[in-house]
Amino acid sequence: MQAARPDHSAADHPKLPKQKVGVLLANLGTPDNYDYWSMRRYLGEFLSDRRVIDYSPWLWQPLLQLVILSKRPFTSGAAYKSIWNHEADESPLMTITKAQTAKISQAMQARYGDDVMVEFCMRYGNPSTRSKVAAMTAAGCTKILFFPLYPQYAGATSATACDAFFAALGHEKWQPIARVVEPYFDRPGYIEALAQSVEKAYENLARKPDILICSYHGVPIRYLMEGDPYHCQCQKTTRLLKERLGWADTEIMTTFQSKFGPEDWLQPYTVEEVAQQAEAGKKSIAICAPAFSADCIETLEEINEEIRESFEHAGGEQFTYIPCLNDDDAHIAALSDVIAENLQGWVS
Ligand SMILES: C=CC1=C(C)c2cc3[nH]c(cc4nc(cc5[nH]c(cc1n2)c(C)c5CCC(=O)O)C(CCC(=O)O)=C4C)c(C)c3C=C
Ligand SMILES: [Fe+2]
Ligand SMILES: [Fe+2]
Repeated sequence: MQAARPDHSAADHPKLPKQKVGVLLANLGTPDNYDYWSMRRYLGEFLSDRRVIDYSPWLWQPLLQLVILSKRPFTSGAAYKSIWNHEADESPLMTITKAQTAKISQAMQARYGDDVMVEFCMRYGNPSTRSKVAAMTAAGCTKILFFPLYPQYAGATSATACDAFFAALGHEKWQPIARVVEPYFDRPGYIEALAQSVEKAYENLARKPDILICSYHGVPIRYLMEGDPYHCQCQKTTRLLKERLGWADTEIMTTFQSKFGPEDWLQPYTVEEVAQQAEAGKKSIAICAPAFSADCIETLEEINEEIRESFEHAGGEQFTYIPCLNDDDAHIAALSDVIAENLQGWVS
């Protein structure tokens, strides 16, 4: 007698969810907590990324594991503690990224109904890029639009986020078709949102600042010399903002912050420049941080505490920190437009 042939088209066929398009927002990552081990895990993963620190691992890893990770988790942990969202028990970057995701998800629901799902992932820490790609694939996403939430491209941010995304795709049996959103620093909607945030902050000030400092996260100068376009995209962001505001060259400038390690980084350094401005008589300044799509340790602690202190110590009188675009409506609208443009041909 012949054995019954398995019929894969019927009862024993795996159940497949309805096919969808996924939008995966990606940010840098943040520690789960500010205690020593949480900080060490996060910084260890971050600073072992060769897109971030490109020294030979033979030299770098002993220095990182034995020296840097024995001290920095304490100092960084204290800085995170000072800005922590105790109510939600998470860092501000996490809270804001969740709020952005919820609002973008609503905007996509309004445009496309249930055909599009929106999630976020982090390059370091949780939720990992791999876990989110796996979850979206399991939920039926056969196409994924990956969106690194950095207006300007840098190898140390956008590229490493994409590396993690492509590696995650490599684990999927039914690999989703992928698209990646390009840097959006020159998009009119982003520049408009930035300009509106400056105008709104200025409206509330009794005294107009003498200068607006656009402070970008730095990278080593060597990375620029080796071909990373980040510096040029930062300079162009400031120029486009200046043109939109209709300001003179003397009313706005570009600086770089967050220097790490012994090499020279992009200059001028924000922390030094604000002191020089105060000494030169510019006693009222405003600072915005156009490289960050969400407020984080680098803006809330470094700019609004350390850099403010440098300015005031040098005789500065009025220091105005203009928050990142976060989940502002104009920002969400700009990001949603970029997403919609990149979804063309996938959904309608
Ligand atoms: C906005 C773009 C960013 C670039 C470019 C970037 C390059 C870069 N960063 C480091 C080292 C550190 N960065 C740290 C924090 C941090 N960096 C960014 C963004 C960029 N980094 C963000 C959004 C954050 C904040 C994350 C948060 O949880 O709030 C830190 C950790 C902070 C600390 O412990 O002091 C380090 C270290 C390098 C070396 C680099 C380029 C080579
Ligand atoms: Fe950084
Ligand atoms: Fe440049």
